[in-house]
Amino acid sequence: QDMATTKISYCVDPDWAPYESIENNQHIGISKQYLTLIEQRSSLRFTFVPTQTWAQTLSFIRNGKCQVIPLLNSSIERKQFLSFSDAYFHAPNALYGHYDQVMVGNLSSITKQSVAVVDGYRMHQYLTRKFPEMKLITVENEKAGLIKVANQQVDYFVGSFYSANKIIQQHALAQLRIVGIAELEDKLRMGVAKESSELLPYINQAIAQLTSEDHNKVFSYLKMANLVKQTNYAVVFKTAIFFTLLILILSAAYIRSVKYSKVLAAKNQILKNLYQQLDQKNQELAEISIRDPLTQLYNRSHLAEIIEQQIRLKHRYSTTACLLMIDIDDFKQINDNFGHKTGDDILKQFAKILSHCARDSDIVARWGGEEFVLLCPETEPDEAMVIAKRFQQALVEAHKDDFPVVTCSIGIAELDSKTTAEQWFVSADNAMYYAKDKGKNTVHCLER
Ligand SMILES: Nc1nc2c(ncn2[C@@H]2O[C@H](COP(=O)(O)OP(=O)(O)OP(=O)(O)O)[C@@H](O)[C@H]2O)c(=O)[nH]1
Repeated sequence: QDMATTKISYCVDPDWAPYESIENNQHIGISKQYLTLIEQRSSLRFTFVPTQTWAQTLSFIRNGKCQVIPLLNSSIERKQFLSFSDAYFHAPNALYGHYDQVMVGNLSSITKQSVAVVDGYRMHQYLTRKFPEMKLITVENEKAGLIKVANQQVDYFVGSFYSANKIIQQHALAQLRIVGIAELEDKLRMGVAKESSELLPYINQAIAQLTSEDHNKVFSYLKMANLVKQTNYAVVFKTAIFFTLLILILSAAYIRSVKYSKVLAAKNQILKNLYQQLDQKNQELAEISIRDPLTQLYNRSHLAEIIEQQIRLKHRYSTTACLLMIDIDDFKQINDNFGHKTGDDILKQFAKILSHCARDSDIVARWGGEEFVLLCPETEPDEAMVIAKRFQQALVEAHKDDFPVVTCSIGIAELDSKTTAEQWFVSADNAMYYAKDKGKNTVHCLER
């Protein structure tokens, strides 16, 4: 036989972790580690044939669907259809009991108590033979036996140390502990189907090639395998669902809050705009309340306030000021000749010219009807006279087709330290009437 092309098909126990098991259709465990090492050391090449159960594995090897089982105990019964290689992995068997049980040490110490053992395992045959008095309870597999002990349905379970430990770890059977060592040790070997027994020398040769370093590698894998917790898919699934739901709820809340804050921002903007409009309207209102609607000059009430202010200033700083009372001459006639509408336009024009002639610091107001007032702060009567004359001149110059000759009479009163607002106004009004009396289109300054 050409060793370079020796292909060997094999089946394993699908549920015997950590010795061997099948996960996602892949063979894993101690036997997998050894097969890999053997392939490195020899020209044997192993092809895995998956099975569903241990019984199926046994039937496959009997029917020639696979040639080798890589890791199992030899027994008289098995020797009927398998040839066994040299043992290459030794594993102790242990006695497991409930935490409440006393330590028993070894199998011989058990007298009355019940012992669970996996049906058909070599240990079962061994116990039946060696301890015929023992109260044996056969179980389907190691897990079933350990659970029976955990539930205190049997006193002990005896089974393979590594696999039992793995089950205890996987199923968190914290109430169990090792209470003794079973003297029968697992000497695990490869089982070769009788029909392929010609392979046996090559397999033994390959096993002999394994170094102590190789065995150590497998032991370190065993430690790793024990450390790595079996994934509990039910927990993972529940956790995933929980976090997915949590994320969905948080996202929904976030989206809602974003939407809500957008709506809020929009509403705030509307409110801000309304406030701005309101503020503007209030300003307009405030402006309207102090303005004459026709000429847009200050109205009578605002002028009264300013006159009061001017008097307070006079009392405090002894400032000078002049009040000019201006009355359009014969305005009735203008109204009669050109109509009330034109009369209004002339009043507007008149106000414009007066504002033009006034200085920035002067206050121009419409007293009512065709009467206007010019308040000139920091102004001596002779300066006020110049302003009045300049205005009369401007009126003449403003004469055009749409603006008839308009004249006015102006009375000037200087602010006296003792005068009240009313007296000051009356003085200016008197001066204006004096100017009218003098024949209109004149200026009269009241002598103090
Ligand atoms: N178009 C217009 N006319 C007004 C307004 N207010 C008052 N008048 C008119 O102005 C005229 C003022 O007439 P009077 O008080 O007799 O005085 P006058 O005709 O100017 O005569 P003198 O004051 O003596 O020069 C009245 O006919 C009022 O109806 C206004 O807002 N618009």
